[in-house]
Amino acid sequence: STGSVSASPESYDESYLIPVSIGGTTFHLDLDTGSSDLWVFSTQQPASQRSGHTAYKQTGTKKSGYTWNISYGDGSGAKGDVYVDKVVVGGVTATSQAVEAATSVSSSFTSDTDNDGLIGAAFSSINTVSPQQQLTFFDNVKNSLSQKLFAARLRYHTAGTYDYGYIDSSKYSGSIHYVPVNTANGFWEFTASGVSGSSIADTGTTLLYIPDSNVDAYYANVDSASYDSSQGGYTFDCDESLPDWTVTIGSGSITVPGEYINFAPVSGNTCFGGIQSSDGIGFNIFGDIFLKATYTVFDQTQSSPRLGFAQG
Ligand SMILES: O[C@H]1CN[C@@H](c2nc(-c3ccc(C(F)(F)F)cc3)no2)C1
Repeated sequence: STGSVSASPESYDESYLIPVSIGGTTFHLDLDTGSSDLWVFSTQQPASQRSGHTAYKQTGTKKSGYTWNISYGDGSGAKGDVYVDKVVVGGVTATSQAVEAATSVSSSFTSDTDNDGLIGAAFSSINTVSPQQQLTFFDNVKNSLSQKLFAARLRYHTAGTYDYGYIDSSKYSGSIHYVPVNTANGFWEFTASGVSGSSIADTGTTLLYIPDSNVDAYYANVDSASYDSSQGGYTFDCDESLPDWTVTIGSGSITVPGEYINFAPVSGNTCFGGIQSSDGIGFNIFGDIFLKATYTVFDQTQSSPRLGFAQG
């Protein structure tokens, strides 16, 4: 089988949401290649905590005694219990998917009323369900796909797609360049040339986080840029045109247009940069600012997983 689903950006491309059918109800979920839980708002939460969200009203079978509890890089989090239900994404069906229903979520999830939860697409080794870890949607369907892969084509300020089971050559230029993936930490982890340390491909992270030295070198070419500790990153005049940023990954290179690196206004005519420091995180994060310049293939067709990057 194959399938494709739209990925619609929230404002400023903060995150990209996909429609997912769970037990016949459609939820708008953040597909996150940096985590491995599929969780949704549910009627088990206080009404005030789920106002404005689509909430799961148990349609599947409860997995008695199973719980989950997840925290994200920004300090947000959620927890709850577990059901098994039918999940459909872009026409691809998992008949018995672990659906993690929230009993509580942090305030930033409550206030993001476009977002009804997450669908994780990292490796199942970091799924948080206890006492028995559960499989991601991709792990549940990959054997039914024409090819064991999915591909992300996120776009700047407009809807993109996630393709399942096939590569759409109309969505990129040039060729796809593949690099090996280290799965030891459960992420789509790879090495990029000229960027020290390990990097992860993370559709659930908004910005591009690279080492200080690379960040300082980039903004040295932006006259109005400075590090603003009150904003927690580099900011600049919203009217200043920004240089492109190019990186070599394996035998290919990807260029992020300067326009994409103006993330959003933070106050008046001051804008926050899409490239920020990864120092203190533990690895570099190639998030949406980078991914929206690419067609990225999350590939398990070979004996060991690999990532493919092409210019979008
Ligand atoms: O943990 C890493 C795994 N991938 C990154 C990720 N972060 C979120 C997230 C989504 C929505 C929210 C909220 F709505 F604002 F609460 C918060 C965090 N989703 O993936 C970071």
